[in-house]
Amino acid sequence: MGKVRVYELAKNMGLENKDLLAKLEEAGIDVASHSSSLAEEDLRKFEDFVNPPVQKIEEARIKPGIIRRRRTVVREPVEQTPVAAEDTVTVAANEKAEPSVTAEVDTPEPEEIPQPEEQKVTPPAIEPPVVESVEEVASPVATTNEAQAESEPEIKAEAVTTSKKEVKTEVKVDADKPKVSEKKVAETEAVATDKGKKEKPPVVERATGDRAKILGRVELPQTPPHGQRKTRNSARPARQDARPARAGERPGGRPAARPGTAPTGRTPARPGSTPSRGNKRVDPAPLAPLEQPLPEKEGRNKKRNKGRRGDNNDNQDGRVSRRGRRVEVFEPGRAGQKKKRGGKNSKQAKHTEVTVSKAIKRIVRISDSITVGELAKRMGVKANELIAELMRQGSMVTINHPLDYESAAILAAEFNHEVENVAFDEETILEVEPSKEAEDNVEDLEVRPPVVTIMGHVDHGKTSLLDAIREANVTEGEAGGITQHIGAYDVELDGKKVTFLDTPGHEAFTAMRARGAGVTDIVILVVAADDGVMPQTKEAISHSKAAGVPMIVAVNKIDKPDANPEKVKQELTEFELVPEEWGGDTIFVEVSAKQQTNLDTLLEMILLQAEVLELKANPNKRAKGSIVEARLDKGRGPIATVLVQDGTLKIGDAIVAGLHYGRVRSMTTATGSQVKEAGPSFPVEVTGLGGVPNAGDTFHAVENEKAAKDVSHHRQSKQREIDLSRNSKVSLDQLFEKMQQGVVEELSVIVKADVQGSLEAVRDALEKLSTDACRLNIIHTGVGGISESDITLATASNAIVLGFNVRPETKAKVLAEVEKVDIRLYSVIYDAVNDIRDAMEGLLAPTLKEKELGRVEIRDTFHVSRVGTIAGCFVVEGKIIRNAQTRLVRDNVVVWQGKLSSLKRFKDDVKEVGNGYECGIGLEKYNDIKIGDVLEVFEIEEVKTSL
Ligand SMILES: Nc1nc2c(ncn2[C@@H]2O[C@H](COP(=O)(O)OP(=O)(O)OP(=O)(O)O)[C@@H](O)[C@H]2O)c(=O)[nH]1
Repeated sequence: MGKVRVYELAKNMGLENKDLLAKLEEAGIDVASHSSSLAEEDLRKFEDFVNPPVQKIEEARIKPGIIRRRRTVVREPVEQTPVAAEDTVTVAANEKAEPSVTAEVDTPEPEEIPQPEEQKVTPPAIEPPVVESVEEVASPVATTNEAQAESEPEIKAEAVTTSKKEVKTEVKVDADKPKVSEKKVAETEAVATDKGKKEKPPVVERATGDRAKILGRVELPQTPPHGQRKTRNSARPARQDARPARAGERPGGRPAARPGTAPTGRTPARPGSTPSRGNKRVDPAPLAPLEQPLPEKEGRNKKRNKGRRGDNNDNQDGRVSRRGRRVEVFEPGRAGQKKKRGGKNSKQAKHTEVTVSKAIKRIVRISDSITVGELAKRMGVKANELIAELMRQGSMVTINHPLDYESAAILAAEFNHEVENVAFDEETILEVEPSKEAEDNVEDLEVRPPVVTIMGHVDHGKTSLLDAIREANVTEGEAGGITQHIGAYDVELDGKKVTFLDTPGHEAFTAMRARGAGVTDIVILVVAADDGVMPQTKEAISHSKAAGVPMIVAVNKIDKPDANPEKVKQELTEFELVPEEWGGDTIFVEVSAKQQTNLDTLLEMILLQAEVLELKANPNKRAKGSIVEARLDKGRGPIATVLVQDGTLKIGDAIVAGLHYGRVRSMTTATGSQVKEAGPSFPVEVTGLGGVPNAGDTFHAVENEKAAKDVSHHRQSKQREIDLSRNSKVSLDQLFEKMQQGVVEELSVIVKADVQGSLEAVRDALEKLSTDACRLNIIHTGVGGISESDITLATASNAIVLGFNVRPETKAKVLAEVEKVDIRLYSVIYDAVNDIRDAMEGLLAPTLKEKELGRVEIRDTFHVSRVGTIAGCFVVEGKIIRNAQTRLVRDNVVVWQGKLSSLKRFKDDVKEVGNGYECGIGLEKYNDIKIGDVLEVFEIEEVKTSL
């Protein structure tokens, strides 16, 4: 509030300046002249001096251009009788009221000019008398203010509706009525004075200096009663009464004093006004009971008041709200809780409307899985309830925890809901579900040609044998005489067909198997009679066994003078491949690819084996099969060699192959001829796919292109998920955890060692570890470094690879990282056995992980007397560090491990040498260094095992 000058006050009071100066002097207020300012204190003092209530009313003033709130200046509470709640219009103080309510009138309205006037209202300690009617009272409260005031629940007493410039309201005070706010009393007094009626409320205590603030005297405009208004007011109760009073506001729109509180002299925000300049908004309080109609104007603050009205309407007393023109009875004890309770109850009211949704609405459709939060939302229950239920069932989950279909169904059932899985049903579209498979009648099935894969060691004659069988010389056309890609060919013998897959080795076979394509029916194991069983022969055996495919052994090159088929047979018995003539069940055929000896016998044996296998398929349905190989042709687009395994593929068929789909545009056989159909076990080259699938992917002909597209898109999205969480391979770290989950019941192991003796020892030790909980299955052992083929086998068989004094080839290492194959390298068998035992018991110790620092190739060696052998080296990867651990590897086998004795660049000793530089290296106490050896530089890190 600003200061008021004497002349302003005099003007407002209708006094001459000199008269006012005299009065001021009389009141003990020292002022120099009429232009002197009166401080708040002075005004208050002067007010006390002047005092009459009527004068107080007049003290409210209106400045031109400024809209002021009308506030009662009554400062003393009137002695009142307690509230009679029923049938009276009661104005009560806010229970939460502060000790002293001082309303500041100068709170600016958003749209209006700020009002500097400030009035102080002393709270009544007791209830004011009832205001029954209102006489004309000039009120500074503008309509807008009233509307605003209405919005404030703190206000209990009625404010007066006025125009911006002048306000007239009739107030009648009925002394018989026990209650009325002191404001109203003050108003009444004022009105009485103005109108000369001198009708006073029963008791009105004067405001005191410390309980009310007089901001200045206002000469109330002596506007004659407005006819209309008067008429209206006389016709019905005054608006002051009509509107529920707000807490902290007295009748006439002034803030009500708060009960039981002492004045503080502080000037809090005026209830009903926007807080400004640090004024605090008074807490909402219940509405005072009124039996009056609502004020007609709700004006400009409508928007802002919206929410609060809502609160008021939630009146829990069952009394009529302002809006509803219902009586509200203030109950002090409930004042502070009213709003809150109203809100709560309103919620409760919603809850009580228990409606049982239709059965159709109680079905939650999910796609394979759903999060707890989403399920709760769809069922219309709180997520907490679901979480609580899950906890009760023993699962500690969060709101984002995904639930699979079964879990969601069980949970939903608890809440009287059903869950329907509407996941994309690929199997239905592809018609591959077992029930449909079973639909094939026996009479529909026809014998199909066997699909044969030839495997064996390098140069043992695989391609030559196939060529000889096909009577075509593919070998000559191949670069360097080595098979470059997988091809599929079919040959005929006595009207019976055999389909051959020409693979460059078992890697492709296993790679296809790893993708789920169990294409091969029979494996021809080619072993050169002059060479015997070689490492890749063993690998081929392991791969075939892992796939469960029967083998026919073709002992090749028997035309060679040093051929020794018996030796081959003997060697193969070690791998449980025992010839029939020796009491076994393996078919052995001695052949010569070069001289085409015994090829028919081999084919006969293949057909015989096929008969035993009873290979049949139904050609009269949509085709499905596998991709043997695929490539992108610049002119023809993606080309895939497909092997039909069931049904018949036709030109124009919509197909989905792996992640891609398309329509069959053309089909070409191995001999280059175009065909319109391809039946079971028939390999053809297909064009028309939208992308290049992977070898080993399955393909399906579907009803139409849209279905193919849907499946393709679905697979692509799934593939993305898989790529994101590619961690499904078993590892020793997770073994125990997976055993606990029942995911792993068998640990497949591939063992590679530097010498045969180690392999035997490892095999024996590991077999002893086999338990009921986890069976150890050694699927392959071999001497030498860990090859790519070992990794593909591990991938297909979900195995781990153990290496003893051997290293993985670079390609194998990369592949293992991609395929997440766990490779464990040891130099002591005991350590490996311990690790596996600990892993099975869930006690795996921290893993000592090797961090590779660099690789160095040894390109020359020098002998230096009294020093030993010095290696002339080239750093091909990373760097070599003088003090790092070093391993000397020869043909992927570790031959030495230790530290460097010297590291030099030219003649200088250096600490490290980086990639692409030459250096001289001496190994500590080791001289057997050879050109072509590799030095691996590494350090050991301890990685905590996570179970
Ligand atoms: N004497 C003799 N030589 C053969 C016979 N079969 C193959 N060879 C020769 O052995 C060499 C290797 O034959 P391939 O058919 O290329 O052997 P592969 O196993 O297919 O070799 P990769 O494609 O490198 O895996 C060739 O020089 C053939 O001529 C045979 O029955 N007798």
